[in-house]
Amino acid sequence: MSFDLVLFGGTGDLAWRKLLPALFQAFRHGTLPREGRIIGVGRDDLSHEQYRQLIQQRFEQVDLAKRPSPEEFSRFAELLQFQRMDLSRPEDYARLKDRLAQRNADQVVMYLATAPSLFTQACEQLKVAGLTTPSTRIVLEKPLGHDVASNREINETVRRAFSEQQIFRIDHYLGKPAVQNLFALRFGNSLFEPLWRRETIANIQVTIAEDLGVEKRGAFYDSTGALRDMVQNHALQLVCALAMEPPISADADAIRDEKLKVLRSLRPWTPELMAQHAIRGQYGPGTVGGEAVPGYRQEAGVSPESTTETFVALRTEVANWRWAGVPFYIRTGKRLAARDAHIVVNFRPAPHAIYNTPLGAANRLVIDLQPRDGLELHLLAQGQENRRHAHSLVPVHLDLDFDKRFGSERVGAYERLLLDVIDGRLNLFVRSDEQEAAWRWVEPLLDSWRGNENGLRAYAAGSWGPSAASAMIARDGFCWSEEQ
Ligand SMILES: NC(=O)C1=CN([C@@H]2O[C@H](COP(=O)(O)OP(=O)(O)OC[C@H]3O[C@@H](n4cnc5c(N)ncnc54)[C@H](OP(=O)(O)O)[C@@H]3O)[C@@H](O)[C@H]2O)C=CC1
Ligand SMILES: O=C1O[C@H](COP(=O)(O)O)[C@@H](O)[C@H](O)[C@H]1O
Repeated sequence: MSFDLVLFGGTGDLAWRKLLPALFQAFRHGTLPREGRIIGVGRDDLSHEQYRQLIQQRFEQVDLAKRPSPEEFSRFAELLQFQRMDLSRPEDYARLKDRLAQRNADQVVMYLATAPSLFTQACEQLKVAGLTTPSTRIVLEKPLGHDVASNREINETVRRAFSEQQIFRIDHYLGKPAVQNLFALRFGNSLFEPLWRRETIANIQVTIAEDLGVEKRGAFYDSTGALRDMVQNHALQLVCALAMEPPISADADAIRDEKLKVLRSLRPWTPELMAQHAIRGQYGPGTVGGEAVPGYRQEAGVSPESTTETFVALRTEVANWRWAGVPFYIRTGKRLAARDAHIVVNFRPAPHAIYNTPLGAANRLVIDLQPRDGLELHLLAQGQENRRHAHSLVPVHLDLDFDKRFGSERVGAYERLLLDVIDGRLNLFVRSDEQEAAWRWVEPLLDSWRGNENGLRAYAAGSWGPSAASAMIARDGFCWSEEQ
C-alpha cells in the first residue's frame, strides 16, 4: 500500500516534537509502509532539502533513544518533501493537488497540525480542489474549537467535506500504551468488573501533572487555559475509559457509544457546584527540579494581567446506576511538582474491622500513565514488624511495570495513532458527538471563569497546586494520592 501524508503545520512545534519523531519510530520499527511520502506544509519557501535539514536539526532535541543516527535519518529523509502553501489562499490548493497527482497514492492523509482557526477554511478549500475523495482521511488536532458553538461549526464544515469514516479527531492520550492497558484491564479481564461500581469503589482520581510550563506556546496557552487544553479532551477521555460500560464489541462506534453515555451522564454544573467543586489556579514563580522558574504572567506571549488558569481541580459524579454518589476527581496543571499522570481507584474500607489497620487504609488500584507505565494494587497484609500484635496489618503492594515486562521500545501514542489513521482504524479517535458533549460539560466553567480573577488561586511553581484543591477533596474525607 502506498500513502501520502500531508502534514499541514509541518514546520510547527507539534510536527517536530511529536509527529515527525513518531513517524520516524514507525519507520525504524518497519511498520510505516515503505512506499510513501510525508509532505510538510508551511508558508516559507523551502526546498525539499532545506526542509529535511530543518527537521534533522530539530531532531537533535528529541530524546536520545528516539533520535535517528545520520544514516537512519538519510533513509527516513527520502520520504520527506516540502510544499509551500498558505492555507488561507485558495490558489495554493491546486499546487498541492498537482503534487498528489504525481504519485496517486492508495491512501492520502491530510493532518491538520495548525491553529484550529484554519480548520474550516482548509476543509472547504480541500473540497473545492477535489481533494476529499474516499481514499483521503483527515486528522484534526485538539482542541477542536473553543466552545460548543465553534466546535459544532468546525465539525459541520468538516462533515460537508468528509464522511465521518474519513474524519480522525485526535486525542493523543487514547494512544498511550497505559490507556490501552486500562481498556485491556477492564474489558479483557474479568477480575475487576464485579468490583468496578459504587458498592465497592469510594472514589476515583485522575491526575495529569506536568512539571513543564507553557514553553514557547505562551500566546496559544493564554487564550486556551488548562480546562480547554487538558480537561475537555484528555482528562474526560480518561474518565470515559474508567466509567464506561463494557462495549458490545471492539468496533469504533461500539466504544464511542459507551463513552458518549458517560459524557452525557456527568453531573451538570450549577453555580453552587462550581463554587465548591471547581478550583482553578495560576502558577507564580517557584523552583522546579532545583531551578528557579518565572511565574506564568512573566512567560513570553502571556499577558502580565492574565487570568488564564494553568491548574484545574474538579469533583464530579457520573449520574447512573453504576456510579451514583462516587466522586470522580480530576486534577491537571503546569509547573507542578513532577511530571506524573496516574489514576487512583480507591476502594471502600473493609465494612467491619477485626484487624488494627493504619488510619484510612484501604485497597487501592493505581494505574500509572507516565513517566512510568504500570499498575499497582495496594493491599493490607500481616507483616512481621510487631511480633506481639498479630492483629495489625500493614500496607503492601503488587507492582506491575509494563516497561520492564514488554520493553520500553513499545509503540508510542502518536506512532500508534498515525499508523491507525493510515490503516483506517477509528477506535482510538473521538466522534463529534463525544466532543460536543465534552464541550457542553465544560462550557459553564469557561463562561464563569472568562476574564474573571475572582477565585483564581496562585500556587508556587514546583508545588502540587493551590491548597484549595486539597481542601476540596478533604471535605469528602479523602486526599490526593501524594498525600496518602
Ligand atoms: N505543540 C503541542 O504540543 C500541541 C499542539 N496541539 C495542536 O496542534 C496544532 C498546532 O500546534 P503547534 O504546532 O504548537 O503550533 P505552531 O504555532 O508551532 O505551528 C503552526 C504551524 O501552522 C503553520 N501555519 C500557520 N498559519 C498557516 C497558514 N496560513 N498556512 C499554512 N500553514 C500555516 C505554521 O507554518 P509557517 O509559520 O511555517 O507557515 C506552522 O507550521 C494546534 O491546533 C494545537 O492546538 C495539540 C497538542 C499538543
Ligand atoms: O495536548 C497537550 O498535551 C501535552 C501533554 O501531553 P503528554 O503526552 O506530554 O502528557 C500538554 O503539554 C499540552 O499543553 C497539551 O496541548
